[in-house]
Amino acid sequence: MTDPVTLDGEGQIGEFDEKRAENAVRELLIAVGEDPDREGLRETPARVARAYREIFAGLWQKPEDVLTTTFDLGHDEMVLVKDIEVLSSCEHHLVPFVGVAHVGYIPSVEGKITGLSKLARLVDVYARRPQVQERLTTQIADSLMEILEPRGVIVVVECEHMCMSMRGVRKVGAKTITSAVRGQLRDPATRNEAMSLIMAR
Ligand SMILES: Nc1nc2c(ncn2[C@@H]2O[C@H](COP(=O)(O)OP(=O)(O)OP(=O)(O)O)[C@@H](O)[C@H]2O)c(=O)[nH]1
Ligand SMILES: [Zn+2]
Repeated sequence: MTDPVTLDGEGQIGEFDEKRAENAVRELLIAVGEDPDREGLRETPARVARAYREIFAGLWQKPEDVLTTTFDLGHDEMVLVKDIEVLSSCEHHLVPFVGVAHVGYIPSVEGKITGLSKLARLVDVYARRPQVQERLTTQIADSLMEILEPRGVIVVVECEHMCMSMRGVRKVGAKTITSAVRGQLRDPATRNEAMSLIMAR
């Protein structure tokens, strides 16, 4: 297990306490009027605890753990990976929000680039935490800027929030789109080029 990650000055995250998570799920089942000792539910608290260890695994990862492979290819044009699956959890309701992320950057003058899969891994580092979509989007952009030192970054995230469909306002299909744009990608022409590539189906 790696060291706990500090999240935006919100403090140290403690070690994942599987027993505590298990007890909490058992309590929740009792609170909703279920019998956690009936046969079908007997293993559920332990299963849910293991599931949350996986769902929130990003709390134990840092972006530099995944943006490991960098090459100096001298490529100084835009690199864009579209439609990266996002499976995250709304920090307000602890239900999923799901969709896609599009991540693009213009490499540094030296042409420092990373492996394409690493961009998808980076999305997972931040998605696998209790999140809001805006923070997910800016964390991906800011960590790329910091580690690859590119000339520009664009991140667009499109998600459906289960807290808006399975409960509450109950609007199935509403999509939230967030973006974070840094450096040269803020220039209107470059930004438009990136956006037209992102929107093209
Ligand atoms: N900005 C933002 N809001 C989010 C995100 N995920 C969930 N929310 C919103 O967080 C808000 C929480 O509002 P509250 O009024 O405290 O909670 P609530 O009573 O459950 O709200 P309703 O969902 O309207 O029933 C809701 O409006 C959610 O839609 C997100 O990623 N970004
Ligand atoms: Zn929510």
